[in-house]
Parts: sequence; structure tokens; C-alpha cells
Amino acid sequence: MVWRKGWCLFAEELIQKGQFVCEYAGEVLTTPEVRRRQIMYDELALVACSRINIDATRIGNVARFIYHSCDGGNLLTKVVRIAGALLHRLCFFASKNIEKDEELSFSYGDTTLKPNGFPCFCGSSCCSGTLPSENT
Ligand SMILES: C[S@@+](CC[C@H](N)C(=O)[O-])C[C@H]1O[C@@H](n2cnc3c(N)ncnc32)[C@H](O)[C@@H]1O
Repeated sequence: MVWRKGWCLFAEELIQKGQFVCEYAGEVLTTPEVRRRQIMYDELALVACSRINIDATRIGNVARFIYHSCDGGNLLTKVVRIAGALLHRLCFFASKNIEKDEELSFSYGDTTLKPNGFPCFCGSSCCSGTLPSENT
């Protein structure tokens, strides 16, 4: 991956094409804190952590409402870094043309690797019937 002005070229190209949708905002956590919260969320039946440890349960933005789709949906995620910033950011980009009022969705992970046991209602033709776990 090539970096320029803090952004990878791929992300910069997508931004120039107007494909940036939003950032996945939340608390940036250490791995031990992720594990601690995951146990708590499992007990409360909440699923809210992603692999780069951004927890949108308490603090987040519109991205926390985006659902999983087994066919990958219409968004892709990219980890990007802004010049001078210490932390990487997780951003959503459009992976195809999105019509007005079309629901945004992306793949939470590969359900064949580790399904979490909760039913998936994405409705895509390749739906596995189960949501992926945080560990996929
Ligand atoms: C989109 S967030 C939910 C945000 C939460 N309602 C809030 O207020 O912050 C992730 C959750 O949505 C549900 N979800 C996402 N995609 C789903 C799908 N395809 N089928 C069923 N439930 C889904 C799951 O419960 C998952 O843990």
C-alpha cells in the first residue's frame, strides 16, 4: 500500500471519486479492555466490537447502525491514517452505486469461519443464515 499525505492512495482515490460515506466512530480500546467488554457484552447479549477495537456502544456515530450483509452489501471498509494523527481510522466507502433510500450494509466478516449463532436477516441470495462473530 502506498501512503501519501497520511492517506493511502486507495482511500484518497475513493475520496476524490466521492465514494467516502462515513467513519466508524467509537472508543479506541486496548485488547485487554476489548476482552473485558466482550465478556460483559456477551452476558448482556450485545455485539458491538470490531477487529480494530473501536467500540461504538457508548460513543459512536451513524455508522453504528449499519447492518451486515452476507453478499458484502454496498460498502467496503478501509483503515486509513490522517497526517499527523497517531491512530488509524476505520472508514466506509461505497463499493458500488448507491441509490437514494437504499439501505447501507457491509460484511461484518466471514460467517463460514466463525458464526456467532445469531440469525442473519440480510436477505441476500448467499445469506448463510447466521451473523459472523467478532473473531472472524
Ligand atoms: C447495526 S449494530 C446495532 C446498533 C444498535 N442497535 C445501537 O443502537 O447501537 C449491530 C447489530 O445489528 C444486528 N444486525 C446487524 N446486521 C444484521 C443482520 N443482517 N441480520 C440480523 N441482525 C443484524 C445485530 O444484532 C448486530 O449485533
